[in-house]
Amino acid sequence: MRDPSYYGLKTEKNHKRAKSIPWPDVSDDDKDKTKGNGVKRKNSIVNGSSDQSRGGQNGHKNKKRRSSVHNGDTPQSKDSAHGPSSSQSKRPHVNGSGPSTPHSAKFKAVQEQRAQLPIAKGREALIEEIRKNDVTILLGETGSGKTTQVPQYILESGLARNGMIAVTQPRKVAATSLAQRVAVEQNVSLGDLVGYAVRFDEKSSTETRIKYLTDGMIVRELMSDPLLSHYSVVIVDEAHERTLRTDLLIANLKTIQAKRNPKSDAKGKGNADASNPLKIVIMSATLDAEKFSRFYHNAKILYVKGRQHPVKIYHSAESQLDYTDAAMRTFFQIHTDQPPGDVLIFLPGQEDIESLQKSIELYARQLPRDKPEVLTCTMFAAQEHSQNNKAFAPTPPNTRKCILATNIAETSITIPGIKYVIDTGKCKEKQYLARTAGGGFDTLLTRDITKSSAMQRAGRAGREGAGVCFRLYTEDAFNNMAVAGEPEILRCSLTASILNLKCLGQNLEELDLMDKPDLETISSALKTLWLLGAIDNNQKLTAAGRQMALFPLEPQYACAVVASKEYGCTSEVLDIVSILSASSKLFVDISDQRDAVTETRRKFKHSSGDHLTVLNAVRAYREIAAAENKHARREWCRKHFLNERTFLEARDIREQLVVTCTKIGIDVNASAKDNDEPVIRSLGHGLAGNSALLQPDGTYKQTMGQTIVKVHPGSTLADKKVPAIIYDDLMYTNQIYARGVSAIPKSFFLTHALLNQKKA
Ligand SMILES: Nc1ncnc2c1ncn2[C@@H]1O[C@H](COP(=O)(O)OP(=O)(O)OP(=O)(O)O)[C@@H](O)[C@H]1O
Repeated sequence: MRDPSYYGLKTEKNHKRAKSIPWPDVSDDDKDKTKGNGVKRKNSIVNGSSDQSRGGQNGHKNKKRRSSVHNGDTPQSKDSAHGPSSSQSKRPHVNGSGPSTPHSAKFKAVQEQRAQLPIAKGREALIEEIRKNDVTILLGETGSGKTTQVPQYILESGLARNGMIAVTQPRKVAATSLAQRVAVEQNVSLGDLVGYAVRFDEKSSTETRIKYLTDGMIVRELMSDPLLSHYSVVIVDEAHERTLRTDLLIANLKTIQAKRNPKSDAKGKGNADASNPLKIVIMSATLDAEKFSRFYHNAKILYVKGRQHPVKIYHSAESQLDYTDAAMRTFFQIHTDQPPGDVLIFLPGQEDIESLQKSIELYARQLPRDKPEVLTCTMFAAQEHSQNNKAFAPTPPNTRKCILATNIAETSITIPGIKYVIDTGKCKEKQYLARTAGGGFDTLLTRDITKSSAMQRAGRAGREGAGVCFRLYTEDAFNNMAVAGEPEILRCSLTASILNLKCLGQNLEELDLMDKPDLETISSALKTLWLLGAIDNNQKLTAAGRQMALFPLEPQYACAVVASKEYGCTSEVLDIVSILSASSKLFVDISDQRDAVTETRRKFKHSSGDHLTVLNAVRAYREIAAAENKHARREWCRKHFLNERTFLEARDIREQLVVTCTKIGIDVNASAKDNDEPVIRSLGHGLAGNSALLQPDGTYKQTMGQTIVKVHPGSTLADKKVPAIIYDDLMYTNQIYARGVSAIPKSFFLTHALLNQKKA
């Protein structure tokens, strides 16, 4: 490679230093213990916390709890005698992506790879600790094998005799790709022994013993199974991310365990007498382990040292003002000078991703013919699942893949082929603007990442071989980063969570949480729920609120569906809500064809605003879909700047909503035909908190706050003034913009208030 300083990048002084990310390391006497036992420290499992390892203030106190656990080189099969071996429940399945023959080269290679993971040598010791303790905190470097191996070790050890093993993930893409990988390792078809569950998508069966699921899904499962009795072991992975749902899960697991393991002592020692005891494993690469340990009655902390492959890290010599430009230069630097290997670029959001993708594709076309092709892929939350999954497809020959991703690719996942990571050091984070804006809303803000994120991002290289990470920020900037981010529970709207908790008979204020949200955020969520008619004047859940919680939707949209029963327009409301709940936008914006886009969109435009414009597009697509073949349908969508994937995803979502509606007696075929007002009124019940009234000066002021909002220029109502509006959300840039806007009769607010009084 050419001297990196040529591109403004500084090489770390030496390899050792390049790896000197501040991992919690073993303390001196732990090192001695491991040495004394002739065990390579790199691969040992040693219990100790980060504080101990750094000789922190708690070092002395912690030493008391330390009992070193060494890696054993015992054959992996030994444990399987304890319980139902995975092979018992393995059925041979033959399909394209299913298992290979047990003695195939592919299967052998996968098993060899498993055996070489750092965690493999500590398997026996790890299982023994999990057997002894009700709660185990497991810290391990990225790539040590925690997420894929620990569930399999537990399964094969028989520790999960009475139920399934849940492995929770903050993100959909991680849950599904991990399940796929572990199914390959177990040589089973996905959905049998190994399955997954994410919102609007599940692959599991009565055979499933290891289930990867998002933290949101398991929190929903609490509603039908408050003791999570289907699970023997719950593994909370990437706990350091402290998502709102992970925090709610962690709190609930504590109370569930107290009920299911009644005689378990305060130190969390296992209770062999309980009929269906629960084991909890909290895992992360970068975790404030002591905090989790304290929360779970000083639970044991174990540490897996070592990663399979080294990652060399470069920091830029000076800070990069334009991170997308710096990312592009670095990408072509790699492409020109470096050996084969795919590249993963971390960017804050969709806009940066799309603009950089265009630039990279443009420049790649100008490269000399003898250079490998460049293939770009994108990964971001608002993009449809199957599109995100394209990043996992094998790279064609003589091609370098460049994946542009947000932090959805940051943790847990292994993207085959990735050797290089470019980290811009930026991310988008949800922030609840409770005080700033008066009304209170979630918004996404671009900010610097934390050290944990930087380490996770670097960890995406070096999964299959040695990797390289280029940080587009200085080493000083890295050193000054916060260690971890603020828990989501302290910075997000709590409306959906409080509703779900109410269904469990819980009040957020009374929950034993690791960090408590402030009262202002709680009261804002309660106010919204009251407005939706989900709780009464005494903050008790109403019958309508219970129904709303059954839908895997934002409470606002769930409320609109429930309200549509009264107005006899459920069919239309389901059409709209399904589109709004899909992961990608329906209307595609192509900046260099703006005039054509505006012109074409006019065909669907509805005078009342964006919601009925969506409905018009759905109706038009349905007609085309009924009359034309797949190809013609796709072409029609392309011509009309509509995202067909959104239609297809919305169709699946709608099917699920239909099931819930039917369960609670809502007629899904009830239609208002061409009368639009009932549809708007139904939506109005959900979005009453997201409403604003026209002021004499032509601006709109929130009905529930003091904030002045502008109609987003992309809205069909951008150039029209109406007395009152409802909107899907607010976007905060230099102004506060309302998006997804519809006109609503002012008189509606009176009806809404009266209806709410009736419910209360
Ligand atoms: N889908 C996959 N394809 C190929 N190899 C994989 C895949 N998933 C995992 N691996 C291999 O297994 C190793 C361990 O992955 P695993 O996710 O268990 O690590 P981890 O310790 O949980 O790391 P992280 O915290 O980064 O998720 C990877 O480094 C990679 O070598």
